Amino acid sequence: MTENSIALRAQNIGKYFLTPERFQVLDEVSFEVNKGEFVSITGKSGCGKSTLLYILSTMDTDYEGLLELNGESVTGRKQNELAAFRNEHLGFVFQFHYLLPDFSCLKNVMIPALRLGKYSNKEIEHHAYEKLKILGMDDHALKPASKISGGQQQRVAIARALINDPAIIMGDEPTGNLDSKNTAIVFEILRQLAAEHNKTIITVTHDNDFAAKSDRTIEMMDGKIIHV
Ligand SMILES: Nc1ncnc2c1ncn2[C@@H]1O[C@H](COP(=O)(O)OP(=O)(O)OP(=O)(O)O)[C@@H](O)[C@H]1O
Repeated sequence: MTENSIALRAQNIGKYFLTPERFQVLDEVSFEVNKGEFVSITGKSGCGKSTLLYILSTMDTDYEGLLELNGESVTGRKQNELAAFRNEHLGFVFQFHYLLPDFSCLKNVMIPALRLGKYSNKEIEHHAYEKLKILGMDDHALKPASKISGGQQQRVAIARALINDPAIIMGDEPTGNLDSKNTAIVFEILRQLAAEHNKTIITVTHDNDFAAKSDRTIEMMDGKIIHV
């Protein structure tokens, strides 16, 4: 593995809560993810998956160890730097889509780019259409997000995650709220983003079939990695 083929490197990540006694949630978690790889993080409820994803996504900065994303160390950076880093390098897909229901699908996809302020509105609109096209949702671009199905809403949420062209997409139970048909559709979209667009996909999932079909499963137990 060459240095510049690595999308994520976690080194001895540790996290504890004081409840009030010290409760170690993550213990010496180390692993790497290659660029263009589609990885699922699995493990029983309470093993620390969400806590880990929160750290990997740079939202939680209170941890031990070192984290590199896209070849850059992000550990110890200031909140405003991390917010800029996330906007540029990371996309997020959650179990619940968090689309603004009264806004059109197109507008929902545009919002993270409008916040970034790098391109004109016209350019952003064009990019947003392109992303909706990748997700097969361009025909629904002008509909309010509340007027499409749950599976379609999740596809729009993925388009939104793609708008700033992030290298890494992180998903917290991205199919957790979907039926099996839509789960298969969303899985295939994520697989294609990795295989054909060289995006790195890192998802937390309870769905063993979903995990088994991804490129690699990272299995956790009691805050430790037991299989990479
Ligand atoms: N803010 C907190 N304070 C104290 N304990 C916490 C806090 N957040 C999480 N925990 C504990 O840390 C452990 C890991 O939680 P986490 O949510 O990461 O697990 P998980 O594997 O994602 O679970 P699930 O699959 O149910 O979402 C659990 O025992 C949880 O109760």
